[in-house]
Amino acid sequence: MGYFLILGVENENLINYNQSQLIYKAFLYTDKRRVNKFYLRMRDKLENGGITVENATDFLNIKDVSTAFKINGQFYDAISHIDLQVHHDEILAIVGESGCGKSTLATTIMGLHNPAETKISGSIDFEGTDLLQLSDDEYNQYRGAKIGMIFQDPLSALNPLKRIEDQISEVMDYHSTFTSAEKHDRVLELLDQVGIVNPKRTAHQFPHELSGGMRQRVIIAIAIACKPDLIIADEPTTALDVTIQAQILDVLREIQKENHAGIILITHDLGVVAETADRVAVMYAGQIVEQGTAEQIFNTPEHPYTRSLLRSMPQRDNENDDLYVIQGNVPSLQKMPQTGDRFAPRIPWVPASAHEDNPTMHEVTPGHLVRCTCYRDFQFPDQPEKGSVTE
Ligand SMILES: Nc1ncnc2c1ncn2[C@@H]1O[C@H](COP(=O)(O)OP(=O)(O)OP(=O)(O)O)[C@@H](O)[C@H]1O
Repeated sequence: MGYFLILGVENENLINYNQSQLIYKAFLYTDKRRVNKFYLRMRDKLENGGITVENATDFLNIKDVSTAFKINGQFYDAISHIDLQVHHDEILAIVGESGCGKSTLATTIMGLHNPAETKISGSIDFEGTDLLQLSDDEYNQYRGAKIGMIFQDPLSALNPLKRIEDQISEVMDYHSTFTSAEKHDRVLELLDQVGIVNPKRTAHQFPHELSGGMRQRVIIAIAIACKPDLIIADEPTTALDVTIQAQILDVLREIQKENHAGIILITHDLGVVAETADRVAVMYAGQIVEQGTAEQIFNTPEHPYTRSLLRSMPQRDNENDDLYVIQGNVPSLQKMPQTGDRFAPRIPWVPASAHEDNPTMHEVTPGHLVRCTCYRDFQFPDQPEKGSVTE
């Protein structure tokens, strides 16, 4: 039995057809990866012919995932009941303050937790395979090959004693059967793709001889060496200055287009999100509290947490104003409320009756989901009208 039934197009030479002439045929594939590749081929052809189509498949489907860490002999949830989909060809940003669970979600997808110290439940369907059911050896076939990861600190992610070429080749040694000459060519091609000006010279250098921006480009080259379908970038620009940040974000966008990859971009920086993301999931205290397209999140934010984050962002046109400060802190795992709205203590002026006892997600417009009913009449005490100036 196949996983998926999608509408495909019988004749791939679509340029000669208009939408109404297309002959649709149901394709049943047993392999989700083939379905996705097929879909992308079709979509390119359709769009070249001026036709827009909806994305037919999610290739990463995170369902009801919770991850708990053992602290003093007891398990406490760092992320709770996460539901999230990632599509090919998109950058999904995950935002939230420090301690909200963004990295835990990333490392859960990557299978980087010690089972003795961590309890994970739910499912993470990646191209038809539940990652959470894989053994360590099976996971190793995915990491680096189908799933690439870009970490925050490029210096600690690189081996100081190895030349750049060897570090990029290493991942290919593990996942491919390239000859030495093929590997060398591919290293130069990758360094060029991530915007290194002199790939030959850089390939021969050691990490300490490169600038921070160049090192991060090398990390990206390693992450994409095997053309992964999914790239997880955890705070990839935090350690870099603003100009270099912009260049690295450009590289990520290029790669997403060229490789048809799906990228999960983890950041606490809403500026980075605004510049880069197609969709955004906002996390607070281990839960997703709002998700939608970047336009929905920036133009019509709904959850009080999202609105507070946006209000605390420096605005170019009112740089002299004091920034909004969100009261209180993200609760620690041991102090995480088990019922009620986890953000409620940080908006104490909102009456308890505005919150749900067990907040659920509400779809406010198609694809735009908000947790808890408290968003409906939410106002800042000093800004009685929702949607006013600084938001
Ligand atoms: N291995 C661990 N053992 C115990 N608690 C942990 C562990 N890893 C993370 N935590 C806790 O889980 C919560 C979520 O942490 P996480 O690092 O996922 O948040 P984050 O949003 O990525 O924050 P940051 O932006 O600072 O990295 C925090 O309270 C953190 O202290």
